[in-house]
Amino acid sequence: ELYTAIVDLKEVLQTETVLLNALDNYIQAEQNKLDLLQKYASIYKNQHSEASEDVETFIANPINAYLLVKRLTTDWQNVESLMTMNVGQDYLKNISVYKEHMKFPTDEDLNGAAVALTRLQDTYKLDTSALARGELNGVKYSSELTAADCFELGRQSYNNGDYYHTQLWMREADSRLASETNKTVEKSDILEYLAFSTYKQGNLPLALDLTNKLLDIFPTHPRAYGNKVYYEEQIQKLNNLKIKGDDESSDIYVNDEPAVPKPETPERELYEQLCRGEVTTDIEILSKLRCYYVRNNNPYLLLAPFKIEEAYPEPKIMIFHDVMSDSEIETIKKLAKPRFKRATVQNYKTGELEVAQYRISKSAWLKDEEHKHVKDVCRRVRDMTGLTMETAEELQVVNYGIGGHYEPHYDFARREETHAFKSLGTGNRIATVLFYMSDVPQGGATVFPGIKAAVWPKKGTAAFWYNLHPSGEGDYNTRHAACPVLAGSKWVSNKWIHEKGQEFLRPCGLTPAPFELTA
Ligand SMILES: O=C(O)CCC(=O)C(=O)O
Ligand SMILES: [Fe+2]
Repeated sequence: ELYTAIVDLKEVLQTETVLLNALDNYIQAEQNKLDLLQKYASIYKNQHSEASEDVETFIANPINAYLLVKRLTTDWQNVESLMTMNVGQDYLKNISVYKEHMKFPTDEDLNGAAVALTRLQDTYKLDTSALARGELNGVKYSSELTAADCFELGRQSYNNGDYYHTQLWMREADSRLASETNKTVEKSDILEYLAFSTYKQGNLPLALDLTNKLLDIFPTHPRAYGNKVYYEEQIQKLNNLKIKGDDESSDIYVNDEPAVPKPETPERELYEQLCRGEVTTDIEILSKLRCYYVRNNNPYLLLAPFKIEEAYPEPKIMIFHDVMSDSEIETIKKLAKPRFKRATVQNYKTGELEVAQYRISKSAWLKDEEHKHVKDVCRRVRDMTGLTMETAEELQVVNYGIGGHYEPHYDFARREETHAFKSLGTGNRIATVLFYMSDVPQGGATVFPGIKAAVWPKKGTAAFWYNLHPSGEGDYNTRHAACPVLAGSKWVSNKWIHEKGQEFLRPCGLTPAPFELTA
């Protein structure tokens, strides 16, 4: 699962460096072999043409006769053994050793990376052609995709039963193919996938049309004719559908757009709009928010008070600026990297931890004792919140990979989730402190669909909110999500603060929390 974190992908790049080196060495060895053969060939040719000039005289000479026989016996054996020498074998052996010891992506990674791309495409409404040109929201980041690259994305979507994206990418593959001088994929392959996914999307006439086009360019195609007959029968059955006109000029884009996938829930819609920055907090609410300094009667904060920005009033979401230094961030990343595991979620019913498509990232947990910096961060959270850290969870460090995200969720356990945090014996997650340890060039916001709030990552800042009402009830407006990362690598770490021990620190009822008293 290398695609789930950017740090792992860095290692994959190193793997590639090694492989490319091995490939270079192999090519060199193969080249040397061919050079040697070339040399033999030219020597033999010289001798041969000399002989051919005057065959009689040449053969009559016993030395020449001997040399001729020698050329075709021992010399030729050398040539043959050189020809049969498998130069690649040793290199292949080396490569398989590298594969064992180095990070090497699997087919699952390829699929995960492809799914991530289609997720980005949907969430950020990215244009397929722009994406194929290597552009993300108008910014060109990478090289262009070939027709074969697009085809592969379509094929991955197809294997996942995602016929909507199959269509989008196969169409893109086809349009790219048209302008390629060195064709990277067969048009018939594109047409076959396109036709079948179109059929799966419920557009029989277009599926038939595409299959006919396929038969035009490949009349003996092993499956096309059978499919054609099948589509025709189905159309006959539906009876009321008519085969689309034979618009020759339109190539395979016969007017119809791919049927858009299932309707989104209102929350999903709002979540994506917030991620895209299309929706922001209501202006009346925004106008009441403040920025201020907090010293909290804490002598340490006299010199460097907390710089606080309110992001939402109720539930109060606060942003603390400059609360994690670059060197703390470096330490935390370094400690976490070797321990990264695919982030898990708690199964609603069983309480078991498991991986899920809706949470894609890698994470690790750090204990205070491991490094002064971890402890310092924990103390700072105490100073920021006025809450005790005695019952807080360890520091969780997270890195999001390509399209990495965490769909809308609560950090607290709902009443029915009886398993959650039971073993900890510290009560529910009363509050969350989320540190942003990197800037994110595009995407990656933390959004709260219920209240239309968004916090954009900024290195060194932290977001804070209470997950529970003072009564201990969960605050359902704290439902939040990590938007997919569109460009860059997103690092966060968070401290989940628990209920136990906070009884006198966060007074119940309407009394404000300690940091607000001294604001
Ligand atoms: O990464 C983010 O922006 C939010 C992460 C989050 O909500 C979580 O880990 O519970
Ligand atoms: Fe969360």
